[in-house]
Amino acid sequence: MSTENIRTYDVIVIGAGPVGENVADRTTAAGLSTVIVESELAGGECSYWACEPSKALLRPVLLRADAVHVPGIHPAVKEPLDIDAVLAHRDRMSADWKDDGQVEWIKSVGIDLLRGHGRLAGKREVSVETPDGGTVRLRARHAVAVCTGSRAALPPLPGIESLRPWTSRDATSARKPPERLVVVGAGVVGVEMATAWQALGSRVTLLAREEGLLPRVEPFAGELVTERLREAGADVRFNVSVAAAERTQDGEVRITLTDGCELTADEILFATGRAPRSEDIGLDTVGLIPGDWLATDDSLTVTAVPGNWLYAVGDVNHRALFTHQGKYQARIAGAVIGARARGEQLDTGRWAPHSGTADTEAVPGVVFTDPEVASVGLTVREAELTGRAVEVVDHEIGHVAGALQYRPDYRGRARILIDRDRQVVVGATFVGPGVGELLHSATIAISAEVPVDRLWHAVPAFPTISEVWLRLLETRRDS
Ligand SMILES: Cc1cc2nc3c(=O)[nH]c(=O)nc-3n(C[C@H](O)[C@H](O)[C@H](O)COP(=O)(O)OP(=O)(O)OC[C@H]3O[C@@H](n4cnc5c(N)ncnc54)[C@H](O)[C@@H]3O)c2cc1C
Ligand SMILES: NC(=O)c1ccc[n+]([C@@H]2O[C@H](COP(=O)([O-])OP(=O)(O)OC[C@H]3O[C@@H](n4cnc5c(N)ncnc54)[C@H](O)[C@@H]3O)[C@@H](O)[C@H]2O)c1
Repeated sequence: MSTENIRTYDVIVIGAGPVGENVADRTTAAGLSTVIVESELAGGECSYWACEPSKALLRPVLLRADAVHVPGIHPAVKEPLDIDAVLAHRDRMSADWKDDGQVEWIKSVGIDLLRGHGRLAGKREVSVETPDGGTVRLRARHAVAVCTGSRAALPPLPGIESLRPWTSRDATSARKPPERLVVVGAGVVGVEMATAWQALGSRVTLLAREEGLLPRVEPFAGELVTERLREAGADVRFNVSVAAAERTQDGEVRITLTDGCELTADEILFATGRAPRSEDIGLDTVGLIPGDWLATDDSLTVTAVPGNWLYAVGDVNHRALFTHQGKYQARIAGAVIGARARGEQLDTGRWAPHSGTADTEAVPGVVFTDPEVASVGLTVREAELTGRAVEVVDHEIGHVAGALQYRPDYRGRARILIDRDRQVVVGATFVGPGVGELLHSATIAISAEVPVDRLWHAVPAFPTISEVWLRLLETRRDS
């Protein structure tokens, strides 16, 4: 690389999703000049094709599901959803797919934004292909952070491109509900989008290749979500996938399932997981394999590349594919880059400022379905797989006074896992209406390693759903 036309910064961030923006914010706050490179919209997947639009579609659906069961409100909400109004709300929550607000914020905190496709070009160097066809060369004094996120992964089905399938981008940005929608994959994307579009008027068939929905959480959660999806009219099928599919000349999708059944649909959504956006970012120039997830240590440093200058933060490192967890990593990576630039020793102990301990111990997640599923830390299956000795305590949330106030027909369940040796909570799962807002109590209990006996002094207000914490302690005491 020639030394001409090279712009030098302390830090280069590739990808202005929620994670890249937060890395850049923290390095700028640490006094390091920072440039962020973005090839599409500043704000990333989360703002335009993931969290924001999906939650905007789901909020009216979940509110209505509760409201129809609260006496006195039913007559006001018994009409179907106003689909145009829901979609207009979704559009506003996605900033109409314009990133002016994000760009304004980036500038306001002193970060330089460079539009274009970034590629590593050897040690601490990045080459950016700009929209006008030019090339800008960047050099970093201290660090390059790869924050390029992930994209939908499609299964290796012959002819899948000619199907013109929906991915999560189409499912979150569609202009109208398809009459018949087949959803393949029963992870969070599949189940949330099946919930949204079924409520918005589509006839949804949801195909799970596992024996239940949401295979990463406790099975009882997926069972309740299945029940509600079926009550809402969705056709939920287990142990099945797509064997073959084609889009006919009249635009329909004809699908043959692995169990031999045939389906016809207007659209087919593949919600079959994520792949890293790393195939064309110059990984080969630093000795890495294009298309791989970028493994890091707990300081978010890519250890396979010597010199402690390359970081991978957010979805692209595959540690925990959530916006909040990527932003947590971003705060840590920013602190690590700042400390190294100042020549300071890192503090990488468990739960220390330069260690993403929560990525392995306490990743919270809320699935915004009817009912919601909220979980953090271990499930029973994960405890078994990792050989952790745990005590499992369950309680029906519907027996709690606050839940009945919330909704008289409340059904839900809570489970906590207590580490037998350390006597601290190491996992919690709640399923039921409104449990998303309950989750942070569990996240604090796990990350602060609160001794379980101390939880008796954390008194939940009456009558709130949080009283389930007290019921869990009583169940444990009396069993
Ligand atoms: C349908 C759906 C719903 C979701 N809902 C939630 C939710 O409710 N809550 C939650 O916590 N998580 C949710 N997620 C996950 C969440 O979207 C991701 O974890 C999050 O977006 C990851 O942020 P990121 O910054 O790492 O990557 P991204 O958001 O993917 O951003 C990466 C950015 O990098 C840019 N980029 C990529 N390559 C280059 C390059 N070579 N040069 C320049 N720029 C580049 C991209 O254009 C993009 O702007 C959802 C995901 C999906 C698919
Ligand atoms: N509310 C939230 O926080 C939220 C919402 C959506 C997504 N996310 C994040 O996005 C990530 C990606 O979600 P996702 O649902 O796309 O992926 P996932 O990995 O969670 O689930 C993918 C599902 O597709 C199935 N699958 C894969 N290939 C298949 C095939 N050929 N046929 C049938 N089924 C197949 C898998 O068995 C799995 O059940 C999640 O890890 C989650 O962290 C979070």
